[in-house]
Amino acid sequence: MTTTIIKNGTIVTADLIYRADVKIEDGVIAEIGPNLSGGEELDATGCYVMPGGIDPHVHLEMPFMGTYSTDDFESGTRAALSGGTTMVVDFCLPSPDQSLLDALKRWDNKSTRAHCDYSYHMAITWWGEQVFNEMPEVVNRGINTFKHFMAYKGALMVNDDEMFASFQRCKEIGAIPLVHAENGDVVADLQRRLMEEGNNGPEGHAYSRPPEVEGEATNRAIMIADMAGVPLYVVHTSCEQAHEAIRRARQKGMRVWGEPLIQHLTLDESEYFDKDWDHSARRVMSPPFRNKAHQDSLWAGLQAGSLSVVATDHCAFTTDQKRTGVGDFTKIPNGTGGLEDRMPMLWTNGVNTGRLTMQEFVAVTATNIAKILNIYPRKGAILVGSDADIVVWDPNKEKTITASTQQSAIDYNVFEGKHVKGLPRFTLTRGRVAVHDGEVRGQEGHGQFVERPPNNPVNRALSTWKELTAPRKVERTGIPASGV
Ligand SMILES: NC(=O)NCCC(=O)O
Ligand SMILES: [Zn+2]
Ligand SMILES: [Zn+2]
Repeated sequence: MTTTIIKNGTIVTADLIYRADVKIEDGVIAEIGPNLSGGEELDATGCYVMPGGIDPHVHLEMPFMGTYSTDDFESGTRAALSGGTTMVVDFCLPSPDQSLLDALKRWDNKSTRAHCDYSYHMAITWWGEQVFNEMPEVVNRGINTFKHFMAYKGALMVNDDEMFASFQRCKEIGAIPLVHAENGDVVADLQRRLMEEGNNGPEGHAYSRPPEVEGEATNRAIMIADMAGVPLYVVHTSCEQAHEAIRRARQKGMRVWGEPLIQHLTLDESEYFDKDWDHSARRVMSPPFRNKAHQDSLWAGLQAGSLSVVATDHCAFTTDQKRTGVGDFTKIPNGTGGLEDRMPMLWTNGVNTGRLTMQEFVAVTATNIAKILNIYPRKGAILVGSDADIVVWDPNKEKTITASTQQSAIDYNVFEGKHVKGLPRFTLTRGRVAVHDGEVRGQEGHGQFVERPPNNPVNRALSTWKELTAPRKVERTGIPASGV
């Protein structure tokens, strides 16, 4: 049995801050208390001992726009650990007409190299009887979330009737639908017009995806989910219009969660007006970066609780891959990196500025998503019996982010030159020390698939309420004769 003790630290969870040591036995937290001893010691003096981050939105080796995203499960999860993230959730993407279970086999082959634990969301990229029939088996295999792209017309996009059918199926099997909320028809038309006008640079990408495109789709998805009687998770909420739709719905008692990305919180649309084509193209992602007013809205949402989770949508393409879109912005592979930088950037721009408390930081980087994914308190907690996915966070450790020292396999970093204060001293993945005093000591294949059971408490509560308030036939006596 391997025993590790994290000594002299201050534990920070989503609801408590207190001083205690943490004893880990065989990858699980075995004891929490003062003056623990009897194992390899990690000195956490001056540090915060927090649940390792969970990034619920990554695309590792994603087949997309004629290429594959460059960070795979090896480099991607190594980057995650380096930045204090101990679990990632990727998206399994069936090709058109492909069986969901066949697609799952492909993803299982790719993920064998992971350094940290992982799971998948299943994407609904087409609709038919086979998909309908296979969805319960996907849930049996430990996947309780299904992703729907309302954008990428002609590729991943699904229409409203397909989405409504899939959402109803999710309700039946206790799963949660996710949406990429942008109006794909409007985007496609705006893209065509911009290209016709000769507006073919990376800034055209931002012009073709205004906030209204996202706000409309977010509201539509929320209403469709509510009519299907199922909770909804909206990925990469980037603007006030989408946030407003989520906020309004939550105030009305609808069950919806919003997920801003660290990129949208800290980088803005001026990146697309840089004179250097490469600089702008490297930052092309959907939805695009927005202006400061939208950023303020996202930060306020995290504070108010109307937005729940900070993710990255890590989908890293090299400069060469981005250059496929020279002369036609619609061909620039959409996606940016961020896995290694999410936690330090959020701490620096959130906790160090007073926009977030430390407990809120833990909530939005780990605990809230663990609850949504129905894996709490195995993940996202510092409790006896939880997996020892832990980050020992040194609030005084500083660095300037640069591609030259990053774990990611691409040749640039969208946060290049940003100074961060607050970094991992140690990162533990199920008890294994993967970052030691800042040095990354990965172990390929250590990561395991995390099964996520269906019917989380919110699904169950919503189903009860919908059943209680369902339309009911009025039983009448004395029905008058038909007038016909
Ligand atoms: N976000 C992005 O631009 N690329 C990854 C795929 C997606 O999440 O839409
Ligand atoms: Zn997306
Ligand atoms: Zn994504």
